[in-house]
Amino acid sequence: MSRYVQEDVSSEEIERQRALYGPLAQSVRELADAVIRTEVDDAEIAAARAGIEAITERLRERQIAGSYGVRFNAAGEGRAWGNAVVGTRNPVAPPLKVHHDSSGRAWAEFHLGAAYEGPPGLVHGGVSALILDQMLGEAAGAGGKPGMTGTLTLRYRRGTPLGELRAEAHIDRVEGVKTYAVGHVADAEGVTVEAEGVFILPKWACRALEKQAREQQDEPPPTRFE
Ligand SMILES: CCCCC/C=C\C/C=C\C/C=C\C/C=C\CCCC(=O)SCCNC(=O)CCNC(=O)[C@H](O)C(C)(C)COP(=O)(O)OP(=O)(O)OC[C@H]1O[C@@H](n2cnc3c(N)ncnc32)[C@H](O)[C@@H]1OP(=O)(O)O
Repeated sequence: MSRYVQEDVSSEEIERQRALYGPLAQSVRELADAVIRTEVDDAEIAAARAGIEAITERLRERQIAGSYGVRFNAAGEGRAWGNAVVGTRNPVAPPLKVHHDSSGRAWAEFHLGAAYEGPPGLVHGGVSALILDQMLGEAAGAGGKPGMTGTLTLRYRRGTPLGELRAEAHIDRVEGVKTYAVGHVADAEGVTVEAEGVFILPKWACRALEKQAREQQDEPPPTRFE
C-alpha cells in the first residue's frame, strides 16, 4: 500500500494539528534525554516507568494501522510528520527545521543532545549520515527533482561534538532522473562531515508525476515535504 496519502484537510486544520502534536513529540524528546541522564533513586525509576507505560496505553487506544506516511492536501502541502529527521510527530527526529530555496539549496540549524551520542561526547556517525541523507534529499527536492537516495558517500573529517550544529546541502548537477547533491555538517569551528549523493526519481514516481501534471496542468507537483 502506498504511504503517499491524499487527504481532504484545510491549512487551518494542519496548523491546529501541528500545534497539538509538535509539543507532544517535544515532551517525549525531553523524556528520552531525561531517561539517559537521570540519577533519581530506584523507586522513582519504577514509578516513572509505570506512568510512562500507562500513557503509552492511553495513546494506543486509537491509532493509525501502520506508519504515518507522507500526506498531501488539495493545496499540495505535504506532511512527512513521521520522518526520522524532520517529523513533527516523531520524537526520534531532532527535529530539523529545513529552509530551502528554489536553486536547490537547503540548510538547517539544530541541536543534538545525549540521545544522539556515538563516541563519548560526539554525534554517532550514523546520525550524521541520517541527517545528511535528509539534507541532500531536501536540496534535490528544492531544486524540483525529488528522489530516493541511490548512493550516499560520507567523509568524517573530525568528530562532531554534541550541541549546536548546522547542516547545508546543494545540488551539484542533474542528469535526467538523477540529481547529484553535496553537503556537510558543521560546528562553530567548521565542517565535521562531508557528503555527496545521488537521488533518483523512481520510475513509479515519474509515472505519478506525469499523471499529476496532466490532471493539474498549471500547478507544479509537490516536490518537498515538511
Ligand atoms: C506524487 C509522487 C511524489 C514523488 C516523490 C518521489 C520521491 C520522494 C522522495 C523524497 C522527496 C524529498 C525529500 C525527502 C528528503 C530526504 C530523502 C531521504 C531519502 C531516503 O531515505 S530514500 C531511502 C533509501 N533509498 C532507497 O530505499 C532506494 C531503494 N532503491 C530504489 O528504490 C530504486 O533502486 C531506485 C529508485 C533508486 C532506482 O530504481 P528505478 O527502477 O526507478 O531506476 P533504475 O534502476 O532504472 O535506475 C535509474 C538510473 O539510476 C541509476 N541507479 C539506480 N540505482 C542506483 C544506485 N543505488 N546508486 C546510483 N545510481 C543508481 C541507474 O544506473 C540508472 O542510471 P542510468 O539511466 O544512467 O543508467
